[in-house]
Amino acid sequence: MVLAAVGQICSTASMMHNLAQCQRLVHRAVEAGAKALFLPEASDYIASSPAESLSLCQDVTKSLFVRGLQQAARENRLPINVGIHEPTEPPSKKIKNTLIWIDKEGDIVHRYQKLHLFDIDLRPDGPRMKESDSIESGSEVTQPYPSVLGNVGSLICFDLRFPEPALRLRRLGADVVVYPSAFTVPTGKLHWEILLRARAIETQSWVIAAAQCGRHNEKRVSFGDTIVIKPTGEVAGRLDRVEDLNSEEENARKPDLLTVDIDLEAVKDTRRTIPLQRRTDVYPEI
Ligand SMILES: O=C(O)CNC(=O)[C@H](CS)NC(=O)CCC(=O)C(=O)O
Repeated sequence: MVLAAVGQICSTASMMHNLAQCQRLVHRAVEAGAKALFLPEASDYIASSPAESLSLCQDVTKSLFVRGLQQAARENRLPINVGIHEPTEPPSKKIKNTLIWIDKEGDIVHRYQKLHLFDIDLRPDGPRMKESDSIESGSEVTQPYPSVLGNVGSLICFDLRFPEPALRLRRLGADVVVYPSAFTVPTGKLHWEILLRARAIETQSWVIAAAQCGRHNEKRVSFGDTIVIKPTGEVAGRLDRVEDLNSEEENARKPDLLTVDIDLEAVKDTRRTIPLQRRTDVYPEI
């Protein structure tokens, strides 16, 4: 059993504010005895326009947010999984939505670039968003990497709606699938828990979903409900939904931390008790 810490924050356009929230969570994770910390999508910043997002985006060697977290990881010997933005190579009008793994030495040793972009129109009851206006999508499912918690497979937020990459990660050896997110409130109510539990049940893996929660700016609010799901599909732990907060709390943007014991025996037991023998003679293997 290894204790994982999962952070819930409310990022704004101030990278220093966001770094301070994440540093507080690093210290709480260390105090709790956690061996890794998982932070949401876009922890570095959430901007109010594509132009602002582009203007805030920096290479990891220059980003004070990323460098601050690398230092926190090194000083506390705590690996950190965190969603950020990075420039394209060569730099362009678009940026990348990525997930990095900072090891306990403070080095970035893995990186995943979000595959599916969130282009939706929920008006009049919800937002319209066109992530593809400002984000370049990735082009590969990355190999799960070994960690203190087992093999970690990386996906981000809207990727959650697609079973294929999760199944692919399972076949590539994942024990844990992560979905750092910034879900909208209406789609969070409808789909968040159900999709996360479905992905855990289908892959018979742990699912760790660190979520943004609260009001980021005048245009955007995120759903919250950071969750960890067991390979059986049961909820192992969760944090507040934005609708559970009063508006003062929503605006106070207090970071919160969930800790859960990750047990790789649960992966083995689930896969042994309910073996999923695929009929790849009938449909293609993913
Ligand atoms: O904008 C940033 O900087 C960070 N990126 C996000 O917040 C992304 C794209 S707008 N959000 C989602 O994918 C929400 C998915 C969702 O809510 C659903 O699938 O229902």
